[in-house]
Amino acid sequence: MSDLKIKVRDLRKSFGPKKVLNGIDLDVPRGESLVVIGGSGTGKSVLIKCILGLMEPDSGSIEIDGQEVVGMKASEREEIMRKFGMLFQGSALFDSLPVWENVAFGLIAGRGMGRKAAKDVALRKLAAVGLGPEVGELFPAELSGGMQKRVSLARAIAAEPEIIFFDEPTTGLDPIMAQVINELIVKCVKSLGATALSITHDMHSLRAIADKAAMIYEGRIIWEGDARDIDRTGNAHVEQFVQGRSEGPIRMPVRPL
Ligand SMILES: Nc1ncnc2c1ncn2[C@@H]1O[C@H](COP(=O)(O)OP(=O)(O)OP(=O)(O)O)[C@@H](O)[C@H]1O
Repeated sequence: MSDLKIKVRDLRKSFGPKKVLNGIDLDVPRGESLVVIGGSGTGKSVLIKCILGLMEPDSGSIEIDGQEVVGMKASEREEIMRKFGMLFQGSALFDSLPVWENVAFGLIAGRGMGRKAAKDVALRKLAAVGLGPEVGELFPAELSGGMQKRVSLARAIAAEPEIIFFDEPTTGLDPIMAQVINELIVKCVKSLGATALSITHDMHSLRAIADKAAMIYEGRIIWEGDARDIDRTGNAHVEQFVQGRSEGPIRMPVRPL
């Protein structure tokens, strides 16, 4: 079997005249954690949506475990989707369901697991992210942002997925809670032996969770390599982004004051 869990080649997606993905090539090695960085509106979410099958690319190839998924029938796609867990930006919990049922939702609705068995799994996963069983009975509105992220992480790992997507996992958290979440992500991903693909603007998060990193700019991957080399890429675009400088080759599409 190939050592690539996800292999993307020449992926293209436009909206009208706007070319958002303009020939993306990306390799996510099995069991590793790849973090994609890039400015706002550079197509990170579109890339993830294409891999998840939530959006159809115009052309190009996406292989999961060596299987081409672009153009795949919905029924086959469903099988592939079972390999995925996802932590959404903003947690995306159902307000009307108690925490345990949020965590168990995919097990009950997606896999037909009985409620009691699913609740047992949910409580175990909540414990794995440091939340006691009493939290399982609360509703999302009763939780702080950091606790909501933990619940969201517990939900992402509930079905023990082979691949986990993290969309801006630390957005909106204070730096200490962000680091707690980063450490939990590493722990959960490693204990599952999962492959992880994340998108973030948060360089602390990248340093904490990434084995590999890639930067997307103008619809292409302009640099990829080991995350520990992120400060010495020799690429002016990456350097500007990593250091958060307003001056450099990356120009923000804003009108001058
Ligand atoms: N369904 C859509 N219809 C039209 N344009 C879209 C659609 N989805 C995304 N876009 C456009 O594609 C571009 C990339 O969007 P995307 O959400 O992938 O950016 P991003 O890199 O994830 O940004 P951010 O970091 O701000 O979340 C944006 O210009 C956006 O307006």
